[in-house]
Amino acid sequence: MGKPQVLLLGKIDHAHSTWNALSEVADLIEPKSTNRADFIKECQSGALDNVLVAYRTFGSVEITGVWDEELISALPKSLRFCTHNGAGYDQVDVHACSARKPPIRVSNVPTAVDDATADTAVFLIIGALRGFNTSMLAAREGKWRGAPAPPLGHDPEGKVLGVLGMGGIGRNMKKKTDALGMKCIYHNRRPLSDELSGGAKYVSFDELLAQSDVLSLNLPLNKNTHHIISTAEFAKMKKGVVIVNTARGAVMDEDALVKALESGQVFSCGLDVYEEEPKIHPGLVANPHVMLLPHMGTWTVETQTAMEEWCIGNVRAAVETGELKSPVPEQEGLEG
Ligand SMILES: NC(=O)c1ccc[n+]([C@@H]2O[C@H](COP(=O)([O-])OP(=O)(O)OC[C@H]3O[C@@H](n4cnc5c(N)ncnc54)[C@H](O)[C@@H]3O)[C@@H](O)[C@H]2O)c1
Repeated sequence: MGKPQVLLLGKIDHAHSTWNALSEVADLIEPKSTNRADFIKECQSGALDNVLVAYRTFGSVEITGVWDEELISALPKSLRFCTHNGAGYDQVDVHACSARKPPIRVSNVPTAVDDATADTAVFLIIGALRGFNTSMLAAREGKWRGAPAPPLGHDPEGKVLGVLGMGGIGRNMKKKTDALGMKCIYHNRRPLSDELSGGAKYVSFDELLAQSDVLSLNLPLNKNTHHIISTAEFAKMKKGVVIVNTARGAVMDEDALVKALESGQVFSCGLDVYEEEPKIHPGLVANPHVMLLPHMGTWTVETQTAMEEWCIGNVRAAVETGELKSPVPEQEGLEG
């Protein structure tokens, strides 16, 4: 029997030698298609019938579209593993991957993303609290701080940071904001051990909304978390709260956020992610006080390299052992 095939969906930008070394154990191939309709036809033609593992990037959605039921049912039966190069895997319908016969096992890249994404969140927390965006814009226009000067901002010291989703990134951010003198509380589906929580206090969802001076969203996007923050939740928050989102745009209702900013219920926000990327809600773009980054969370040489290395590690483990190194939690105990 020949070597199994590994299909590259997207690009390797950094870890070239680790990727090339996979050719010892697998044939590395790429699709001919450049759009979803052609990719589905390519799958149906039998051209990819020996593929065991697909390595996919966030950007490969341009080639295949999202991994929904339609795509998953068109994929070759030989395909048993999807190694996703990212922490968030909302582009992949894991339920449909599990339900397919035989199932497709999915892995993501946790941990390697933590520092860079938490750094981004800390930047957004400080920028939104201090209102730095207005004066940064004015300085570039030759208007110094602007006229009138922007309102005074707020110090992070002593403020309550509420983390919704205390996973790898949330916990990393907690450590970093300790140094700023913030007090961390969090809500998760379950409380963490004392060691993992690092002294952050577990509170209910409603307590988190009511007590946070800065609310940071750090939970995955899925059908349970879509618009978990919307009009009713903003109404339960302290007046003048700051919202930071480095998770996924659609965990928050952007229309409701814009209204809460306009009413002053929300003082400011710092966002890295949006509901309809690359589109940004016009109500946010028009607001000079808010901090907006175009999904830059892991945009560093070190982190992008580490993510590729990790994801390739999943490919190698799948080929050599039939197991993934970091399977997604939804597939724990999956048979078949
Ligand atoms: N901006 C970026 O570039 C960037 C980079 C990396 C990750 N992300 C996003 O950040 C998210 C978090 O990443 P992570 O590595 O910390 O993930 P993680 O899996 O380590 O942590 C997520 C946490 O959210 C909790 N959670 C899940 N559903 C919840 C719910 N309904 N209520 C409360 N808590 C819930 C989980 O229990 C877990 O503790 C990812 O899913 C991804 O979408 C964005």
